[in-house]
Amino acid sequence: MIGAHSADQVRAAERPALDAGMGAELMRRASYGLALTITRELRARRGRVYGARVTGLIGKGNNGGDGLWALAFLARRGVAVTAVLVDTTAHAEGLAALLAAGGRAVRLAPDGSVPGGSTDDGAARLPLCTLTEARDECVRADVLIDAILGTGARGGLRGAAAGLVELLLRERSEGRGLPHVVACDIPSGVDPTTGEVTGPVLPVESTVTFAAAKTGLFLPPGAASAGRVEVIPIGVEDRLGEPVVRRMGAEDVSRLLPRPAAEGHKYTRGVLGVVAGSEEYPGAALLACAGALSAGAGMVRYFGPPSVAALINAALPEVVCHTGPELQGRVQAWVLGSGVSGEEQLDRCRQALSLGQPAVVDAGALDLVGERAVDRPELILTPHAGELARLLTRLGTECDRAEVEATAGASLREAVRLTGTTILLKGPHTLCHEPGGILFSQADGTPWLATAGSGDVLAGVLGALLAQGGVAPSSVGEMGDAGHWAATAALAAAVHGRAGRIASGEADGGRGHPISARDIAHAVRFVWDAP
Ligand SMILES: NC(=O)C1=CN([C@@H]2O[C@H](COP(=O)(O)OP(=O)(O)OC[C@H]3O[C@@H](n4cnc5c(N)ncnc54)[C@H](O)[C@@H]3O)[C@@H](O)[C@H]2O)[C@@H](O)CC1
Ligand SMILES: Nc1ncnc2c1ncn2[C@@H]1O[C@H](COP(=O)(O)OP(=O)(O)O)[C@@H](O)[C@H]1O
Ligand SMILES: [K+]
Repeated sequence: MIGAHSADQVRAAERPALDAGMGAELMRRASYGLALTITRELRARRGRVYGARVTGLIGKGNNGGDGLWALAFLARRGVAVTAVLVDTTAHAEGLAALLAAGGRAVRLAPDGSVPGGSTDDGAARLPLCTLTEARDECVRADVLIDAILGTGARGGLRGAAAGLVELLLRERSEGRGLPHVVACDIPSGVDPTTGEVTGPVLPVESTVTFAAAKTGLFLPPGAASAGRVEVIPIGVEDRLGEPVVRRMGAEDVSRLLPRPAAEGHKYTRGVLGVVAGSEEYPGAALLACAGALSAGAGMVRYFGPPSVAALINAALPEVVCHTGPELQGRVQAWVLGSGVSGEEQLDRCRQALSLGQPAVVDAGALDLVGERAVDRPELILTPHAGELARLLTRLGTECDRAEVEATAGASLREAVRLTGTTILLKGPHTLCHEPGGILFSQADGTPWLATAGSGDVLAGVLGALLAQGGVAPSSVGEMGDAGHWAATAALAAAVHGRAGRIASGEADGGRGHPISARDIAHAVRFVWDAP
């Protein structure tokens, strides 16, 4: 389980060490860790470190200080390093260390356009460079370090720094490659706590972060720019407290997945009721049932119109279908709403909701929830960003899909507060949160999962996990304030994402190929014995 902490939590953990005069030592540990990671990257790319070229984009605070010290370490290993100072001042000791190690430093002209000239910077007279000169310096490097803004950032990049990042983004979008980019602590322009993005951000291949992963590295939209996240301990970790965002890793998934007891039978394994599909969208019902069977439900009961039941029985004879208007038979959990349209199916959803059992509330059934705050964390809503925007608007917080995507963590928390339910917010990063709990962020999937019907499979998987009892309470206890429902939702997202990677061939190290929702449903079962 990876935990992430807010910028305030990390600052509070560092405070006693800073008060004890250990600031320089913390920075040495952080920057040495950053330099080591870059050394490994250079060795992997070029076979050796000596003679490589590394450029750092350096801001005026301690984040820039980390970047300067890392460049100084690299210079001593024979790397040709250049610091591009993007602000009017720079971390004095870091700059002195860089120059003493034989590194170069240039300063980006404040308006980005003054050619030639130099600027007085204490001991050093630094050459001024234009935006295009700075861009060329970046493009020439084997590795580029983003050390402009860290946990002290307020808002996004501005002025010449923003101009330079925009130029680099243009290089990338026009197909001229950029070097491998490594972020120091956090990609500049991403809010370290909320993951919200202001202004231009240079997406990085990896982020080397200090003391703890910052929550902004796990929350969209910023998380999409962070690449692989590596945490460098700097000796303050004991004081961090409980993480506020968590992510399940491969070991957690393998440990938390329900497995049948030796003496189990189909009813003890969990029966799932599915009210999904309609004459208009029959396939959604089939996909939800297929996902549920593949995720180990002891039995699936389907409730819906005869035409959909016939389709299901032709493809999945294991499913027990009921076509009457009243629900019947016992179940442990429900999937409600995927592909539902029309009063008849909505009425079945209402009946199921009134039973007080755990339920996945998807697509069409989302409109039945949240007219007033209920205290029902066992209802797990599974909207994508557009559906969450509609739900929030209906509850009085007017917003659109783009706003939800720009403020995913905050929008999710607000919707959980307003509805009193658990919510799984779908997207490239899937976020799960229940009232009073922490937030889970899963990123196990592949963009190949963005295919019609993929969400119906996820609903079936989550329903099957709920019917099997979800994440065991003892395991939830190990996760601090995690919460049973959000943990179970996160497990479902992890299973679904992994199934996508298995189905697309990426889990076997392949480049990946197109998949359809049926392929995902079929692959779900193989997550149980994946390494
Ligand atoms: N405090 C510590 O003990 C440690 C700090 N470390 C590093 O220090 C960083 C935090 O350092 P700082 O607190 O100096 O903060 P930053 O280096 O993130 O701060 C940026 C500086 O720029 C200014 N600034 C903020 N937002 C800006 C914007 N949008 N545009 C332009 N300027 C802006 C701020 O006034 C601040 O002076 C961490 O991210 C980490 O990299 C590490 O060295 C580990 C130890
Ligand atoms: N770019 C992406 N990378 C990884 N997973 C994605 C991506 N886009 C969507 N997904 C996942 O695919 C599923 C899509 O579900 P949904 O939006 O309900 O689509 P549909 O209604 O077509 O089934 C969700 O589980 C979501 O998290
Ligand atoms: K940075």
